[in-house]
Amino acid sequence: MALLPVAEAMRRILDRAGPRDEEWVPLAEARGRVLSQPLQAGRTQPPFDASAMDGYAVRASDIAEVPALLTLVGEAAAGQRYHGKLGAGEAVRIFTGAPLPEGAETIAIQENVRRLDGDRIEVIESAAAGKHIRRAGLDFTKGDELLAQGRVLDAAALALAASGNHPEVPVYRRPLVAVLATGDELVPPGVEPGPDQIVASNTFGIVAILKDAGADVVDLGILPDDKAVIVKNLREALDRGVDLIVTVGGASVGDHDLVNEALTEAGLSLDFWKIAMRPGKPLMFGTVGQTRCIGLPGNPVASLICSHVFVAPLVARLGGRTHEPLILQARLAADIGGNDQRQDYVRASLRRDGETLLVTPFGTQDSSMLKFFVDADCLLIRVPHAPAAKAGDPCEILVIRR
Ligand SMILES: Nc1nc2c(c(=O)[nH]1)N[C@H]1C(S)=C(S)[C@@H](COP(=O)(O)OP(=O)(O)OC[C@H]3O[C@@H](n4cnc5c(N)ncnc54)[C@H](O)[C@@H]3O)O[C@H]1N2
Ligand code: MOO
Repeated sequence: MALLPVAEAMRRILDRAGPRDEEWVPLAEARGRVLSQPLQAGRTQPPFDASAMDGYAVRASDIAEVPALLTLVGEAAAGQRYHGKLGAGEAVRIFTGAPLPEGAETIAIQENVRRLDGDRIEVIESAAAGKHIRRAGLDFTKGDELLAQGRVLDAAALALAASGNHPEVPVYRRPLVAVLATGDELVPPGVEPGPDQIVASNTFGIVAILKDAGADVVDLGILPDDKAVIVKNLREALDRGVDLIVTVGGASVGDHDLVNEALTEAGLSLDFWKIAMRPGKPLMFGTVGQTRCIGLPGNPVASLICSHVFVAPLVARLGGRTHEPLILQARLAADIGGNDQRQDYVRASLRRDGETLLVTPFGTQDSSMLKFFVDADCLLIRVPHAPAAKAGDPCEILVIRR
């Protein structure tokens, strides 16, 4: 039977995936969230003409010829303006951020001024009108769009939102994702496995990928290979209204691989099962109402690669992000054989040689081996039936580690 191509699987998984709800969150808790509406400036910044330097506010004509002797009449600091009006031959001591006194036209920076006795100063270098002055609204004016809908609130965006006087911001609700592992052989880390058991590892990596993509995660733990138990947990997740259920393991065709049947019994309609991908062939995808379900293969590396390739972009979309996987053009650092009908994601290391990215595929690609995977910077993408390629040939990579 022909397996579903990776691109078609991706298209179906991402079909109509978008954010569902918005909520208002305090700015202090908004890091990494995605704006659900454009944000307008609630004020003008700076709200007044302000000095950009420490020095003396003066009339430009008074210091056109230097040295110029002026009389100090007062002081303006950030937060405390000078209330008088500056007259001819007068100067106001001024500090960075202070409102420009009425009548002042330029700033003589303090490095260019000598303090004389009493209230006299001598300006030794002239400054044109407007020099060292930040005009009102230089940064933005009340009502300006500061941040676009869909903007991820990073450091700069958070600071700008604050400056625009927004104590709270409207953001998309984070997608809620339930994760469950299946397998009688699994025990959690810290528990001594029985003679035929192993320690479950996959969900720790998958949860990290989910959170990096912006999800809130409910970890339902390890379930036995018992269809009724799996169905019960799937139903509970559906009742919670989760946006996505990620199952791990039990996706293949063995007698103990029950996830497919369990999903159907829990009411999900299966969109596809098995794709032309290595690792990741037994990938499953289904939906019920607004909830999607991705059934990941149990082999540790397969589960993580499928999470990078499919789950992360889906979660990003559900959270209102435009997730663009980092796919780059590179060159092979070693020869590689021809490919079969499955699109291959080959674990590889990456190094830079001048302008060129050089990719070295690992010799071992068994999808159970996490220790090698830790060293993978990227996945070399080999399309189905790709011919053998030589060192130096161009290739395409998905970067998974920076
Ligand atoms: N006759 C066939 N057999 C298999 C096929 C196939 O097409 N025909 N596909 C193979 C491929 S490819 C994969 S990948 C695996 C995936 O199988 P399952 O999704 O059913 O995974 P399990 O059998 O549950 O587990 C596989 C392997 O991974 C270990 N595992 C499972 N969960 C975890 C976990 N949470 N943490 C750590 N390790 C886990 C499990 O113990 C097994 O060793 O099927 C092939 N078979
Ligand atoms: O998904 Mo499997 O990893 O090809 O072994």
